[in-house]
Amino acid sequence: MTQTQARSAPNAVEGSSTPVSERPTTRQAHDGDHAAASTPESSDETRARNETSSSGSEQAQHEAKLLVRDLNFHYGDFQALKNISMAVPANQVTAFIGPSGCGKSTLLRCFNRIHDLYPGLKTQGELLLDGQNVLDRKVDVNLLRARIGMVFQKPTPFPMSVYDNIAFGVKLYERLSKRDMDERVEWALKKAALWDEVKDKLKQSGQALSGGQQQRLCIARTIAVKPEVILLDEPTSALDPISTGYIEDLINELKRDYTIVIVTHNMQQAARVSDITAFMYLGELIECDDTDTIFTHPANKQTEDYITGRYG
Ligand SMILES: Nc1ncnc2c1ncn2[C@@H]1O[C@H](COP(=O)(O)OP(=O)(O)OP(=O)(O)O)[C@@H](O)[C@H]1O
Repeated sequence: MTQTQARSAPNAVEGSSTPVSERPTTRQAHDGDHAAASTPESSDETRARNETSSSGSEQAQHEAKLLVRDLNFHYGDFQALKNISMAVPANQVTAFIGPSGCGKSTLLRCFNRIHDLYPGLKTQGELLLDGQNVLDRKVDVNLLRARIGMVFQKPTPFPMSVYDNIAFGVKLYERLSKRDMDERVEWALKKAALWDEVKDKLKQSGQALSGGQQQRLCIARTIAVKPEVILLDEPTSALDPISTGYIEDLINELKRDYTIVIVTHNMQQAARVSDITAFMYLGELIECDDTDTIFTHPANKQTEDYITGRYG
C-alpha cells in the first residue's frame, strides 16, 4: 500500500471492492461532493504527500528526475498554479490529467521555462532538475531547453526538409561533421520510429508528411539534441487512432532512455502510457500516485469523480 492510500481522505474509495474504472460513469456529482471531498491540509502535508505518494513502488526504483516544490504561477493577477509539489521519477512516464483549464499545460511549460518568452508571468517556488533549481535566473534557458525538450499538441515541422528539421536544432548546440550529422539524423529518426518511412524522402519537405509522421518528426527533432526529459503536451490530440497508437508505442519505448511527462485529456491514454498520474483541479495538484492506484483506488473523492466521468 502506498503512503497516499494509507493516508486516504474521508471520502476515499479505499476498501471498496470495485475498481473505480469499472464503476458506473453517470454524471451525478454536484458541487457539494467536491466540497465534501476536500480535507483541510497544510501545504507541508500536501507537499509531503505528493512528493512521496509513489515512493511505495515506482519511485523506490526510480529516482526523482524533477522535483516540484511549492510552485505558484500567475498570469498577471490570475493564479493558475497553487502550491504544487510533486516528484517526477526518472525513466518513467508521468501523466497530467484534469479538466480543461486546471493548469496542466501551465505546469508542463514551467519545466523548461517557456513562460520566460512572455512578459507579465510570475513563477515562484522551486523546480529541481537533478537537484538544480531551473527557475534560478542564472540558469541558461537555452541549455535547459536542450535538457528538457518539448513536443506540442499540433505537429509543427519547420518549413524545411525532413533532414534539416532534425539537423537544425542539433546545430544550435553542437558542431558536427557531415558524416556525424547524417548519423545523428538517422539515429533520431530511428528512435522516433520514423526512419523506415522517410529514409528515401530526407530531402522532401517535413510539412509534406502525414500528421502522424509530422508528430514523430517533431519527436525525432526533440530527441536529436539528446535531452534528458521530454515534455509532451497532448501529442496525439490532432492524430487519428493509428497514428496515436504509433506515438503511444513510441512513448513506451522512449522511457527506457528518457524521463517523460505527458499532458493528456484522454484518460484511457493516461492509463495506457503512464506509470504515474497526477490529477489537477483548478490550479491545484489534488493527487499524484502510481497510475494503477489513481485509476482503481484513488485517495481523493475529486479524483474518483473525475476518472469516473462525473465531472470535467
Ligand atoms: N496566457 C494566458 N493568460 C491568462 N490566463 C491564461 C493564459 N494561459 C492560460 N491561462 C489560464 O490559466 C488556466 C490554466 O490554463 P492551462 O492551459 O494550463 O490549463 P489546461 O489544464 O492545460 O487546459 P486544457 O486542458 O484546456 O488545455 C486557465 O484558467 C487558463 O484560462
